[in-house]
Amino acid sequence: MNKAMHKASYGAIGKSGVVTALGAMSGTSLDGVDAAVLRSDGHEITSFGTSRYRSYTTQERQVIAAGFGKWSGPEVAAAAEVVETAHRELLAGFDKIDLIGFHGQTLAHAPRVQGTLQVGDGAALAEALGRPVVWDFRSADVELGGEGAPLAPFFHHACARYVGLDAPVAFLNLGGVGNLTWVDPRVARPEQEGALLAFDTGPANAPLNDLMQARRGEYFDEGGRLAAQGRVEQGALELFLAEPYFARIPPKSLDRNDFAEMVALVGELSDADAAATLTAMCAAGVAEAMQHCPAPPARVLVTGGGRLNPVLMRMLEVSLDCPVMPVEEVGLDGDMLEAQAFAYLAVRVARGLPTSCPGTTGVRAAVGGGTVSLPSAHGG
Ligand SMILES: Nc1ncnc2c1ncn2[C@@H]1O[C@H](COP(=O)(O)OP(=O)(O)OP(=O)(O)O)[C@@H](O)[C@H]1O
Ligand SMILES: CC(=O)N[C@H]1[C@@H]2OC[C@@H](O2)[C@@H](O)[C@@H]1O[C@H](C)C(=O)O
Repeated sequence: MNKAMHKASYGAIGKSGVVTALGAMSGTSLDGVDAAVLRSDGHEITSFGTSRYRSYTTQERQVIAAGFGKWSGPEVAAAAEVVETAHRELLAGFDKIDLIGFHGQTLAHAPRVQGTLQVGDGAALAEALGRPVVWDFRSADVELGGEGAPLAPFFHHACARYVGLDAPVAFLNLGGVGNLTWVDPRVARPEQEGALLAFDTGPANAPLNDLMQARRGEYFDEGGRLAAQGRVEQGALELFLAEPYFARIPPKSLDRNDFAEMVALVGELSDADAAATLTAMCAAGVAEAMQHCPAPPARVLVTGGGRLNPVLMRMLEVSLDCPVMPVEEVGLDGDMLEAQAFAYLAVRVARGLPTSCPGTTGVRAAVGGGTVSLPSAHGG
């Protein structure tokens, strides 16, 4: 915190007023890197800017995936290099940026055991791009007893206020892992009690992607086409829901591969039935999650790639007691919300504002995670 605060006193970013931030996220489903611009003073969102996406090549994906679950060693170093290169290429295409929020790629996440590891060196990126970079967003939260994830909730709170919502809603991100943020936008500050409850719901697309890769050599079940042809195997679904994770009181978080054995639960099923069952598991995890909400949300706003799967969306509509819709319904961009989140969080870190609190990660007290690295040309 001190380090971040001290270094953030550099230039425009340390003062009050609105700054232009560029956020970048490489998510657990390993499709690629999202980058998006946002203008904010660290409290309110002023406006959203341009965004870009850079897909990972098959080979890059393999190198990063080889680092999953590892904390150090040559696979981790190789993954870090791929992540850094991809970000350097993508982020160099933006100009007029005051600071960059760089999440990096999570390789391993076990907050109560070894910690959490996001690879990609933000200091090297600051040097290469000549801009201040905020990075390592999760460590401080974990050190203070938090889960270190999810971190998007403070941004979801700002989004709810930006689009003018006046009743509790839930943001549901369906990437590789699912995460839910219950927000009461009537509470002014995200760290205030009653503003937020957030946690990971369970696996989202990761097991389905793994199945598609293993059985069909495809990256994902586009449009839910395979799942649409299958039947949900109730026995496997029940075994899945018996996992102790679902009964645990939130906040709580997951590593990408915490539910990797789910693919074995559907091992005997046809491709279509297996896809349908894994899709249903994602929806069932969300339905369990809804029971932890402090009050029923007026609606569930879905973000992340899962919102593009009509079979999954239909299952959610059937199993949840409130309307379910993509975040586009309220004017937000479901492809870029996570990248925008790290732009917003970067401004907060630079301004010494908290980025997580007991309701979002279980951290002992509200904390601002993240390190600010300045390019040496700017004097440090
Ligand atoms: N058209 C589509 N039809 C079905 N599924 C899709 C579609 N587009 C994307 N997906 C799914 O969404 C995934 C990508 O989602 P997203 O980009 O939100 O993940 P992520 O940001 O990497 O993950 P996380 O939020 O867990 O870090 C893909 O891997 C795929 O499973
Ligand atoms: C440790 C980690 O990288 N967690 C990711 C992952 O992907 C989705 C879910 O699990 C969420 O907890 C988090 O990402 C989002 C951006 C977050 O921190 O809000």
